[in-house]
Amino acid sequence: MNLLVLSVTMLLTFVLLATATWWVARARQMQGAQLSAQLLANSVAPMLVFADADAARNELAAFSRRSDLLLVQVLDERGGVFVQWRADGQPAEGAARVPAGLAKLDARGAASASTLEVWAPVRLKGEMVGALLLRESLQSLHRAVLLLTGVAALLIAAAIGIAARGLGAVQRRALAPLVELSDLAERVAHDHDYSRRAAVRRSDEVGRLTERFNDMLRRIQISQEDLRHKLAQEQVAGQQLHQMAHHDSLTELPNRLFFQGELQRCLALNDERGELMALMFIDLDNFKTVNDLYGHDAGDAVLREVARRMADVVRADDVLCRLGGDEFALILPALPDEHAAEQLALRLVEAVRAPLLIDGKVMPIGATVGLAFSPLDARESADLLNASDQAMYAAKRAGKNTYRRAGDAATDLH
Ligand SMILES: Nc1nc2c(ncn2[C@@H]2O[C@H](COP(=O)(O)OP(=O)(O)OP(=O)(O)O)[C@@H](O)[C@H]2O)c(=O)[nH]1
Repeated sequence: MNLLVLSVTMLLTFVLLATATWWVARARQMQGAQLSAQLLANSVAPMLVFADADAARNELAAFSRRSDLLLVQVLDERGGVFVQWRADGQPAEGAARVPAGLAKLDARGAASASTLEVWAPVRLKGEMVGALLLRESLQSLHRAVLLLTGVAALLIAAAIGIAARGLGAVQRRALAPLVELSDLAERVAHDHDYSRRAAVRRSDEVGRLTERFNDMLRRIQISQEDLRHKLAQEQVAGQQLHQMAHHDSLTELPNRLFFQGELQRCLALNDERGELMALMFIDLDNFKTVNDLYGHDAGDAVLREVARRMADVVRADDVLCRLGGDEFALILPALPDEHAAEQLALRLVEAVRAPLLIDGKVMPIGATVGLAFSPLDARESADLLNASDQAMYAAKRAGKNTYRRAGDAATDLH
């Protein structure tokens, strides 16, 4: 942009300069021609009066050494050609018309595109005795002006070229740090790596801008790391909360809250796949007696051991939970048949019934299991839980340490 303005300015200056040069040079040539014409007119005046044509011709011949001269005519009082001189190759001419009012004037001239003409009165003792016409070519002047403007044009072109190179270098130098900053901003926006920094090479405004940019990156980096750290902490806290909310710390088993969600999830999946699943409601027998006879700590130890034994018996995909107190639940997804669940119920009862010693004393503990199937007994979680709970109570009534199926006849292990 700057270069364009500079070029246009220089071009305008050049045009103005060329025009002025041409105009001044032409005016000077006109002045010279007028002066020469008047001097020549004064010289030939006596020759004209005394009709000494030879002397006048000699005077003209001497004068004709002046360059650019095309024609000199000396006219007598009546306007006829007294003598004339023409440059070689110029066509012969008759007498030119003397301009009116010449007697009262000094030499005067007019210019066309390629020639200039000057009329001078020929006077002797103040009396006009004739007129002199002088015609000069402007070709030399044109050539000189052309040469001058050509040289000027070359100089201007060279100046523009040098300015362009200089400006380019200055712009490159001025813009380099900004281009570097822009590249860095793009890279940071692309890979979100806020640890990048721009090199500060200058102490001017651009250098300060680079420092501020680096400050900004530093601050974003710090807040990003802060945010990442807080997020990680929150994630850990969230996981801990989730674990606490869904976990029974005494037995290390999932708790009632987890059980509720898991039962619904398993039921939905089972429904979708059209498979058989079962829910066991397990309630320990005589647990209150353990607490009463051997204390709460012994009761806790019993709960932990019972949980461990049951976890050993169940399949890998089964979900064993502690619902609270001495109540447990076992979700059995994707069962091959009902018999497999009944076998597992028997194994659970057996596992809990096996002698359990705390501080060398056998705990009088057992387990009663209520078994309900989905979709046979219920499809909804609440209904299935209720069915297994009812079955468990039926088993309790039947004498404990056994299991019952929802709606089935009692199956007594004893
Ligand atoms: N040690 C201990 N005891 C608990 C805990 N939670 C509940 N209990 C006690 O467990 C007992 C459960 O009582 P019940 O199930 O009614 O008694 P039970 O002797 O098992 O009765 P049956 O089921 O009919 O055999 C109560 O005494 C509760 O106080 C616990 O976390 N630790």
